[in-house]
Amino acid sequence: MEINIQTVGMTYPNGKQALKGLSLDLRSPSLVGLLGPNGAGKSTLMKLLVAALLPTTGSILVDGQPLTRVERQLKARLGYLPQDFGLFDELTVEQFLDYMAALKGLRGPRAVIRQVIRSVNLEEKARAKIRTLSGGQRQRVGIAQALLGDPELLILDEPTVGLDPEERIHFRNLFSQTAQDRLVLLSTHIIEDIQSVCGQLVVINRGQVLFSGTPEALIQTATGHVGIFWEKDAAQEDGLHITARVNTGQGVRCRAVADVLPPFAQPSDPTLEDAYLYLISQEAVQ
Ligand SMILES: Nc1ncnc2c1ncn2[C@@H]1O[C@H](COP(=O)(O)OP(=O)(O)OP(=O)(O)O)[C@@H](O)[C@H]1O
Repeated sequence: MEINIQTVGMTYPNGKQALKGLSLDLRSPSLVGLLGPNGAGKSTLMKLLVAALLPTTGSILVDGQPLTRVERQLKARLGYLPQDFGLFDELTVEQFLDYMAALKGLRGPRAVIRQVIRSVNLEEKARAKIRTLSGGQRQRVGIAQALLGDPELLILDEPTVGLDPEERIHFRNLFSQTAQDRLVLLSTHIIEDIQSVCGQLVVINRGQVLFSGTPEALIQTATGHVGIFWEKDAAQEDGLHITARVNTGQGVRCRAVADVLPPFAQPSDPTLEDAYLYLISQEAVQ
């Protein structure tokens, strides 16, 4: 599957311009991580991709066809976890998934439902009412419904919200496996969620793509722009974006990104988080 997003703009009825001429190409198989600050336009982009919203300008092509023309066929090939999804509190996990499977028109739903319940580690809660689940368990039900029917395209808006570290690792691996032969796009604020598993990273801010490429390529962009120093050295921190402060026995050790490192900073190899923060900080000064 190939998706071409061509100079897409999205302005909400209240006049808010959430996306501004955004272009991006996505191709399976791939696990694509979508990063960006709050309000960058990530959820809006995902809603456009699942045709829950129509762009105000530009177009989206799926395998060369306009999305508007292939919307119905696409829905059958799609799994979507929105950021806020309503669950039916009085249904059990199985009943809810049964309902979602019917909406998707899936055949042999029993086996399919059992399989997704297993893949999200909810076997023990299969017969529990949704209202009795914890936040993380509810999130897993959301992921389960997105996985129903083995979709070719999976769009997951902050799938790891509310999950504990062990579960986050479980899902990271599950998404990575799923993406071996399909297209998975996931948004997150958690860098570790994408660092080790995403082949492609897309950073958006203020409705535009700031970066698209491999995590390694993003890290490269911050080479020479990351330094560490003692807090007392940084008499004035103008132009420095502090990414960490660590209290040590000898004082406060700071890590920062900057366009031009001050002489008192000792250069350090960038991490993905440094590179992301450097990219966003450059945007902020423009
Ligand atoms: N239904 C709406 N009506 C008006 N403005 C909206 C609507 N939905 C989103 N926005 C605005 O569009 C911009 C982009 O929002 P969006 O939810 O796409 O960002 P996001 O990157 O997903 O943010 P977050 O990381 O906080 O979830 C924000 O300024 C937001 O306030």
